[in-house]
Amino acid sequence: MSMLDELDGPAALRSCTAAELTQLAGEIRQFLVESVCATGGHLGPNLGIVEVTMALHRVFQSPFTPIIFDTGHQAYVHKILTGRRGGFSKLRTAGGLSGYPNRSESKHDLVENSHASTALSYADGLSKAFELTGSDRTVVAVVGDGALTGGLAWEALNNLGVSRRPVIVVLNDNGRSYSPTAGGLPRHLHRLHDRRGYAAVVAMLGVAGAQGGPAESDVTGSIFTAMGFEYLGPVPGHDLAALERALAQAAARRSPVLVHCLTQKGRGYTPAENDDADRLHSVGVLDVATGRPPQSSQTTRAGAATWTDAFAEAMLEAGARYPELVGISAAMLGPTGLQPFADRFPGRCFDVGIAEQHAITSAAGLAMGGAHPVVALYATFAGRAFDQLLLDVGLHRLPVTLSLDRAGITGPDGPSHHGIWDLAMLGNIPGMRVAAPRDATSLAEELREAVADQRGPTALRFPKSNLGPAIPALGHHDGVDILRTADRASVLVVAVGATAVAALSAAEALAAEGIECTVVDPRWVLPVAEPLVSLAASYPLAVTVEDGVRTGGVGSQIAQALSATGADTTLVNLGLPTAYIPHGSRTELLARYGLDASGIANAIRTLIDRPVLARLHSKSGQR
Ligand SMILES: Cc1ncc(C[n+]2csc(CCOP(=O)(O)OP(=O)(O)O)c2C)c(N)n1
Ligand SMILES: CC(=O)[C@@H](O)[C@H](O)COP(=O)(O)O
Ligand SMILES: [Mg+2]
Repeated sequence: MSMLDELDGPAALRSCTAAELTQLAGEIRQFLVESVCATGGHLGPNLGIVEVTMALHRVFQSPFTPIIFDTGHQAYVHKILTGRRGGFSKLRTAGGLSGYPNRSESKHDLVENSHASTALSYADGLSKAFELTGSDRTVVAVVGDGALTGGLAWEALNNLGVSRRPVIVVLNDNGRSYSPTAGGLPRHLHRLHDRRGYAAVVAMLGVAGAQGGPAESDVTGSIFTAMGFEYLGPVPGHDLAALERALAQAAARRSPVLVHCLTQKGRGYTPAENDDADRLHSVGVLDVATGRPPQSSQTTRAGAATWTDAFAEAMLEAGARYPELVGISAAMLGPTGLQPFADRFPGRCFDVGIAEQHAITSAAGLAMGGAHPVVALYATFAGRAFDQLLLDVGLHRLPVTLSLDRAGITGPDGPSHHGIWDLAMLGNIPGMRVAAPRDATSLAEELREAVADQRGPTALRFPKSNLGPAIPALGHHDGVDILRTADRASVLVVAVGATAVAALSAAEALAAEGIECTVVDPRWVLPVAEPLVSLAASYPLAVTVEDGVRTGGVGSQIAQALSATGADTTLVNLGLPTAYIPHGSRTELLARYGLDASGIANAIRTLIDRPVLARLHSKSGQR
């Protein structure tokens, strides 16, 4: 009989026998492998936290005792145990189960933000609220060793350590973010479980645990102890009984406790355990037998390079050309495409941990010392370092280049992963210049131009997708690339970056209906250049297309500049609303917000039919 089928919620866990729990853990792992290989998602992290999550739900009664997952990518087991197994067939699809905790899905879920290093701050605040309202509820926060390299986590530890509040920090230490966790923290953590030999600790825990004795408490002064926590561990993170003993011991303390669990990322699935890159951290559809993309997709994907591949290639070229160029990553050398640069130019690439703020200000220091740093982030994570970009880099006009991958709608990771605020954010940093490449060639060109620019900060932004076709320019207009034009064009379409593909396709469709458009790529999209504004002023209708929020984006900056010219151009900005956009596929979300070819064509068709524009349109026909 399947334990999973019998499980109707976390309470049922508490009446399982040890043998049933072992069977359940195995069934959960099998379900995770089969389901996540079918849909894509975070496989390695969840395979590694099966027993920890089971122990948490056996020892604590969620949601009375809230369990907060840092980053939330490792909450699939939590979702399975809280009645959502049935939703996994639609994991991360529009209207389907979120890949992160989601308050509308379950009373057991609290934090939906997938940005790392926040859980301990939530726990600090929540435990204060409980104290203020006189309820002595415990708060549990689960944080990974990678997330613990984020500065925000240490701000919370600094506050929690001196509190007497019942907060339990469960450190899920698998030694990795994607790759092995960088910095001094893993060295300290390793020392904690190496101080007497891990086997000896397990033996002692096992013996002590068998008689129900206390788990190993700190005898060597961990940093956590020094900050006011009781340190329990290291606890073998796949030994359910040992975990439950440690958690029960922590619960009894009624004060801040850190339980240090040692786990294996990807545990129980050989392709994950053997994946040197990142233990199958975040995967697409896989063949269960091999742990690799299915043969069919491999052939269709053969040669289907991504924007990340193009950036990786461009970095290698720029690295060879500019010896002062260095790379910086926040624990994502692989996902951001910096790994080949790190391999080719050892000593010129730095993984700073999940620490975007430090990455940017450290880059400022590097630039002050004569280097030209390229900080490669996902666009969504750059928001965490806005102050550092504005006042550590921008204020000093330092030559730091930001490479923002996953800019715009990303898709399955949902609202806290769409990289849609970068243009509005960067557009308000004085001296910051932003390029939005339209294809691999322009990415390489614009990266070279950025690295050669010593006047101040620069940024490139590009989407999470396969590369589109190469789009050669038909001509140039003072730094603006002309991609399409026609004698009687009455509409100017300003395509920001990768939207050029959809904009050109829309223009072709409209031309067949007699509506002629000129399509241009500004290349360096912010600050808005005067030649682009004067070009727009010469058309009755100008339409900007950007995969980012409209407010404060490129289109709104063009509108602002255009209004100052007094031109009677009607400017329409196609972009995204200032909203938290749910998860779904990038293709369907772009279509939903009218940023695909038919959406752009429909918008222009509707505008042209407006009486005032129809008059202008016919007038410009005589242009
Ligand atoms: C601020 C921020 N930067 C980067 C990421 C991307 N990211 C997601 S999970 C992850 C690694 C997390 O490592 P860890 O906390 O140890 O959890 P594990 O996957 O090992 O369970 C990273 C870097 C993020 N979610 N948030
Ligand atoms: C949880 C997290 O932030 C990353 O694992 C992210 O989900 C990866 O995104 P990509 O799959 O786009 O690389
Ligand atoms: Mg980890």
